Amino acid sequence: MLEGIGLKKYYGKGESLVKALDGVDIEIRDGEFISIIGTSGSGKSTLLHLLGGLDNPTEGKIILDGKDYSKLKQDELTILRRRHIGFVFQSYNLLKLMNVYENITLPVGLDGNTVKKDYIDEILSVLGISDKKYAMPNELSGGQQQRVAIARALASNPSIILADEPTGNLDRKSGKAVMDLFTKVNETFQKSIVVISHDEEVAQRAERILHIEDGRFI
Ligand SMILES: Nc1ncnc2c1ncn2[C@@H]1O[C@H](COP(=O)(O)OP(=O)(O)OP(=O)(O)O)[C@@H](O)[C@H]1O
Repeated sequence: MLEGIGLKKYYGKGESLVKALDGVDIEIRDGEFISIIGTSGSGKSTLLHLLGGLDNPTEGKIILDGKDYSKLKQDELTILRRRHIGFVFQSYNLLKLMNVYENITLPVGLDGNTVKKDYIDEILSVLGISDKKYAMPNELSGGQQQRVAIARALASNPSIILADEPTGNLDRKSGKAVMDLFTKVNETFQKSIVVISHDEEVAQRAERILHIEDGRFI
């Protein structure tokens, strides 16, 4: 469903040239749960940003459900991204002045779609935060805020979730709980999931583990 072919991403020139990605091929199948593991600076975030259409490759192409990103206009890519990809980042990026329900449903509303209340309630229940529906972000623990961020990523019913170090700011127990939820989301909603991590224990939770080093899979 999501494919990256011959991906390269170079920054700078001459002496300061950085080959953040240097020829990566990746194929993510429908409903697959993948982790990408590598040390700091190995190119993990760069790869995730390219796959999510947040940045352009220097070379290579990315195809989501048959659509080649490089053939799309900027607004078409924005719409594709909003409807088909859910992002989860290390920092939860919740809006402080909105409650949990508003945070989760805001992107759906921005896209001009009506919120499917039953689906949102199901997500909240699967993620174990039904009782926090009207809480404000500052009333939640880090782990709970990350669950809200996962719920928000699921709200538009995307086909794939891309998560960049989603457990990076959490203690071990909350990190494990968040990974349990990704497993549950993968099984319950049949979403493809890509989780980036530098932590072997986190990465082990996926069905398939890809190791990246110096911008290449090893
Ligand atoms: N905008 C940029 N300009 C120049 N170099 C960059 C830029 N973004 C990333 N890089 C470089 O590209 C390489 C890969 O960075 P990337 O952020 O993808 O690594 P990472 O594996 O996600 O690291 P971390 O685990 O520390 O987040 C690094 O050497 C980084 O310094």
